[in-house]
Amino acid sequence: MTDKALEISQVFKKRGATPVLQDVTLNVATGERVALLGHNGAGKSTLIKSVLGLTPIHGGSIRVSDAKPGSGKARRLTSFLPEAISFHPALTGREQLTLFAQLSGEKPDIAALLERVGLADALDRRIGTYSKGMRQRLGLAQVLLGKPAVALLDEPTSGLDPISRQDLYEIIDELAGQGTAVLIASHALTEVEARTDRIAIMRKGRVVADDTLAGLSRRAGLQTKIRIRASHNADLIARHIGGQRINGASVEIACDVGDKMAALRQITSLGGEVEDIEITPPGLEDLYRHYAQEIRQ
Ligand SMILES: Nc1ncnc2c1ncn2[C@@H]1O[C@H](COP(=O)(O)OP(=O)(O)OP(=O)(O)O)[C@@H](O)[C@H]1O
Repeated sequence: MTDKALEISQVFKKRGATPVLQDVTLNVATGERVALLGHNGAGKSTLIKSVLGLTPIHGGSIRVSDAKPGSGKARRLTSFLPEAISFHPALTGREQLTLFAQLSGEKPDIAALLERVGLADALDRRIGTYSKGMRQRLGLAQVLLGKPAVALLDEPTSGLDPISRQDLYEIIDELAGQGTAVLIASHALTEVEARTDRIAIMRKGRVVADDTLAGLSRRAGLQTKIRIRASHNADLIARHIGGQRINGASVEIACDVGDKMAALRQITSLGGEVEDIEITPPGLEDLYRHYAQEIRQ
């Protein structure tokens, strides 16, 4: 046994003569939340479909808790939330989940499950009357139902309001907390930046980065921005520290991670001339731009 609930090793796949996945290696450990990022057409959905056993791969291997994708065991251990989830509109939420439970052989407390995803009031309403966010919550209830080893979520928050997004990530955290390995394909960078443990970035069918946010930052060597607000005279600060005047009262400098403390010492040596400082390390948007453009093929 391994604690890697999902193991993707050197996967190769082509469509016709065109490679769409090349040398893709990506592991997700038990209880880990990994974001899968990439431009349109980078191969995220193809990778997810390969893990689900819905499309064949032409090299490498994929294992879901040591089981082959598409096998009975892998199907039992995997849950999937597609981006545009649809259910039978004539069924109620309770009926739909009961049906899923029967199919999977589980006997969960359906009402408790629907309450957990915030659908207690809509339990006996037809799904045809649900909003997109409510359907997405029902989809998440279906993911929770099987206590999966691996959950694959494709753009889980697309079209959701900010509160629903937050609720959804709380449920994802709970899923991971109970030991599910969660892979989230997303374009919502600021969300996944705060809510995942590791970030994998795909570009043209390859994984071009796979690390924690801190690891990606270190390797990218992107600069930290320091904005200094002057008490009286921004020109004086610019003369001493260098950098760029950004408005009447502030100066901004950019420095490498290793030079940050020296820069801060220099700034504090100006004493009362400095009213405030604001430090902004590179965010996921900067890192994504860096890695998604770094390797040109
Ligand atoms: N059914 C298909 N037939 C032929 N080519 C396909 C098919 N599905 C995807 N592709 C191609 O495979 C490549 C990867 O597509 P994929 O849908 O996996 O990307 P993605 O990263 O999920 O993109 P998006 O963010 O737009 O959903 C693209 O070049 C796409 O054109």
